Amino acid sequence: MKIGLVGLGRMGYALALNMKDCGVEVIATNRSLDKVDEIAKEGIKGAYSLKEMVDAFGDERRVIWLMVPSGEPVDAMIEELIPLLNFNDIIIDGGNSYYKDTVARYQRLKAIGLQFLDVGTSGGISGARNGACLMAGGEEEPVKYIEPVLEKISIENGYGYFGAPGSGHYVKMIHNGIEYGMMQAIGEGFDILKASEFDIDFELTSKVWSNGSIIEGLLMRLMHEAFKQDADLSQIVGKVDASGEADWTLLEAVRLKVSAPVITQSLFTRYKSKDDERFSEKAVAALRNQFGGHKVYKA
Ligand SMILES: O=C(CO)[C@H](O)[C@H](O)COP(=O)(O)O
Repeated sequence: MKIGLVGLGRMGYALALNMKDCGVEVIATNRSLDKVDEIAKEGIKGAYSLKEMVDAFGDERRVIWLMVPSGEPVDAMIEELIPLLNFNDIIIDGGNSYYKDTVARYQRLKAIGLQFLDVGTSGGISGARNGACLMAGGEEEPVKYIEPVLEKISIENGYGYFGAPGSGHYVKMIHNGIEYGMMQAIGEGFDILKASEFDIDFELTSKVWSNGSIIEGLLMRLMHEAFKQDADLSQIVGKVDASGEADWTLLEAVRLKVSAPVITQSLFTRYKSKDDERFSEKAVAALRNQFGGHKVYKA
């Protein structure tokens, strides 16, 4: 099967190489064409425009896999693709799109005779390259059509079809919410170790915890890699971005009236990490000083 892959960022590039290794015929394109040159050197067919990519399918049903940032770039790409595609061709959104946007895109494309699938992709760059974790949603017929590719490029037991359009991105969104909470718990554990009277070696700790403990896993192994590179993370500033998935998870928790304190707190902790002024703490310190004369640290 041929796949037209649009978007050669870190994840898209790795996924293209994975597909090629799995015997999938990939035609790859990217907005900035130097990436197309680069991937062509890896033995993947590069296309210098969407039209060139689509034309490379000949009479075959087109399967176009988008690996572009969520939001406006997905819509822009879809609009450019629509005039180039034939009835029943398939567009896959492999990014972290909001599931409600996915459902709306599915409905719009269905109305004009195109298929739209959502395939949430996890496992980071290494997973995309060597065996991804894939969460698919969409109509059954097009999912079954592309399933041989999904099965090949995913790690063993790391692919699932979850049903209606949007469900793949929904499952990925909740996955990312969980990811926030798990990372926050790991961070807090090391924070307490750091504050303790013991002179704990974090690299050793994360190595030991990565081998046979209840909390072993990919995140702990990555934590170990980070401590190997920088024993006390002195090169890293403690500000953490949040690109949207946990915000949407919280919107769902509120909509469904489900209590999700860990994910909520981990998202707000990230927001707070960006706030140099820590104005709320200033306010709390000022209040304590006002009512109790408690000490205020002066800048
Ligand atoms: O999808 C992912 C992993 O599964 C990405 O790592 C995730 O998008 C990063 O999100 P954020 O910037 O919000 O931490």
